[in-house]
Amino acid sequence: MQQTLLTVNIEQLYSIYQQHRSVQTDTRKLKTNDIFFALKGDNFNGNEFAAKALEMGAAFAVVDEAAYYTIPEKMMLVADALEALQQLALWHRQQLHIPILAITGTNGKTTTKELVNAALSAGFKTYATVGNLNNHIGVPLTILSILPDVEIAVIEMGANHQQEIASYCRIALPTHGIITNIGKAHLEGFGSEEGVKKAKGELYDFLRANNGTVFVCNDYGYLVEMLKSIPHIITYGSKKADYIGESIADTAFLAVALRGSSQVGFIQTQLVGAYNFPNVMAAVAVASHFKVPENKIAPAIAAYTPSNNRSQVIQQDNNTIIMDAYNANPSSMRAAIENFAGILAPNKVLLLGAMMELGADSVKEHQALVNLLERNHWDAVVLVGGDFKKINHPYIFMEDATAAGKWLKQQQFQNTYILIKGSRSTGMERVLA
Ligand SMILES: CC(=O)N[C@H]1[C@@H](OP(=O)(O)OP(=O)(O)OC[C@H]2O[C@@H](n3ccc(=O)[nH]c3=O)[C@H](O)[C@@H]2O)O[C@H](CO)[C@@H](O)[C@@H]1O[C@H](C)C(=O)N[C@@H](C)C(=O)N[C@H](CCC(=O)N[C@@H](CCC[C@@H](N)C(=O)O)C(=O)O)C(=O)O
Ligand SMILES: Nc1ncnc2c1ncn2[C@@H]1O[C@H](COP(=O)(O)OP(=O)(O)OP(=O)(O)O)[C@@H](O)[C@H]1O
Ligand SMILES: C[C@@H](N)C(=O)N[C@H](C)C(=O)O
Repeated sequence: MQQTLLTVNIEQLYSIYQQHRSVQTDTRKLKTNDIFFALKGDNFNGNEFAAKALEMGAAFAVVDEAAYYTIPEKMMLVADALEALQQLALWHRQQLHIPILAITGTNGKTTTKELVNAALSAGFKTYATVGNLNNHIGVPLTILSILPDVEIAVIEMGANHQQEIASYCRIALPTHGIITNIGKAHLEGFGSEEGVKKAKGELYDFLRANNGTVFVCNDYGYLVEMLKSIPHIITYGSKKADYIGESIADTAFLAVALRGSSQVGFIQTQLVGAYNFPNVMAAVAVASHFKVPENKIAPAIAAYTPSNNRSQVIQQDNNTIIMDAYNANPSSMRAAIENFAGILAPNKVLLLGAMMELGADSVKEHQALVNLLERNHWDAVVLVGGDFKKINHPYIFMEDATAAGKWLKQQQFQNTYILIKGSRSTGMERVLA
C-alpha cells in the first residue's frame, strides 16, 4: 500500500499514549495494550514486526515505512519512528510539572541513580531509569514510563559522543543534575578526557541556561571549575561542602559517617569500594535537599544492594570474590585496583579483562594499568584478552574469560580475596561459570 510519509501528529499520538501509558520497541518484550514503535537497528527492521505486535495484543503501532502501514486504524505512519518516540517523550515531559534529576558522568551513573532513587523514595513517589536504559532510545522510554502520580524522576544519561547529552536534555528538560565524575571511557568517540568533560558538561550547559540546580562533589576540582554561572549549586564531599561525610572503607564494604549538622548519621552500605563514597554522598545531598526525613535516608541507602555484576561480593568457600565484571574503563579499573590494594586481606588475586572503546589510547592505557599493578604485591594476577596481549608485563595472560576460569579452578585458593573486572564484551563473569 503506497502512502505519503507523515510528520508526527503529536496530539493524536499523545491521546493514544494517555489511554495506555505503556510503550514498547521490542515484540519479544511486548505486553497487551502496549504502543509499539518500530525502530531500526543493526540486525532488524522493527517495521517488519509491527503487524505481529498488533496480533500479539499491542494497542497501536507507529511505523516509518509505507509498506508496513497495513492496518491504518491501528497504525500511524511517520517519517522516523525513533524521532516520533523522542517527540512523544518531550510532549509527555512538558505535561509533567515535577523535578527531574538527570545523572551523567563517566563512572557510577547507575549506582548513583539507584542510591538517589532509594533515598528519595523514602519521602516521595519516584520513578528512575530501569537498569541503564540511558541512550537515545532508553531516555525517551524512561520519560514515557513516568506516570502522572510520580513526584520526582531520576533519569540516567549515557553518552559516547559529543552533543548526545545535550540532545537528551532537550527531551528530558531536567531541573536538577549531577555529573558523577569525569574520567577515561569511550575515548574512541570522545577523543580525549577533555572531550569527555565537554560532552558531560552539556548537562551543566542546559541547567545553566534553564535556571537549574547542580549537585556536585566538591572534592573534584575539575567539576567545581565547570560550575561558572550555574544558578543553584549544592555541594557534597569529604570537606567544605553543604553535605560532608567521611568514608570508612577498611573492610570490603563502604561505610559513611555524616559530619556537620546533618542528622543522617551513619550509613553501612552494601557497596564495595571507597569509590562509592561520592555516589552515596550524592544520594544524601539530593534526599536532604528535597527534605526526605533525615532519619529515613540512611536506612534507605543502606538497603541498596548492587546487581548485575556491579561490584558484587560473592562468598565462595572461604574466598571472597569481588565480581565487578559489568564494565571497565581506565578510571574505574584504577579505582577498583586502588580500592582492592587498600583492603586488609591475607591473600589477593586479580583477574582483569581488557578494556574496550579506547581508540588510539588503548595500548597506552593497558600499559598504565600494568604499571599501577606493579606498585603492589599480589598473590597472582591474570590479564585477559584484548590489548593486554600487546603489552609487556610480568603476569599470567589468558586469551579469554573461560580460560581464566579454568585456571582459577585449578589453583584451589584458600582465604583469598579475588577481584574480577573487565569490559562488558570480555564477559569476565564467565570466570565463575
Ligand atoms: C534498537 C533496539 O532497541 N535494539 C535492541 C534489540 O537489539 P537487536 O539486535 O535484537 O535488534 P535491532 O537493534 O536490530 O532491532 C531493531 C528493532 O527491531 C525490534 N525487534 C527485533 C526482533 C524482534 O523479534 N522483535 C522486535 O521488535 C527491536 O526491538 C528493535 O526495536 O534487542 C537487544 C536485546 O534486547 C537490545 O539490547 C537492543 O537495545 C539497544 C542496544 C538499545 O539501544 N537499547 C536502549 C533501550 C538502551 O538504552 N539500552 C541500554 C544500553 C545503553 C548504552 O549502551 N549506553 C552507553 C552510552 C550510550 C551510547 C549511545 N550513543 C549508544 O550508542 O547507545 C553507556 O555506556 O552507558 C541497555 O540495554 O542497557
Ligand atoms: N564513583 C566512581 N568512581 C570510579 N568508579 C566507579 C564509581 N562508581 C562506580 N564505579 C565503577 O563503575 C562500575 C559500574 O558502576 P555503574 O554501573 O554505577 O556505572 P555507570 O556509569 O552507570 O556505567 P554504565 O553507564 O556502563 O552503566 C562499578 O562496578 C565500579 O567498578
Ligand atoms: C556497557 C557499556 N555501557 C560500557 O560501559 N562499555 C565499556 C566500554 C565496557 O564494555 O565495559
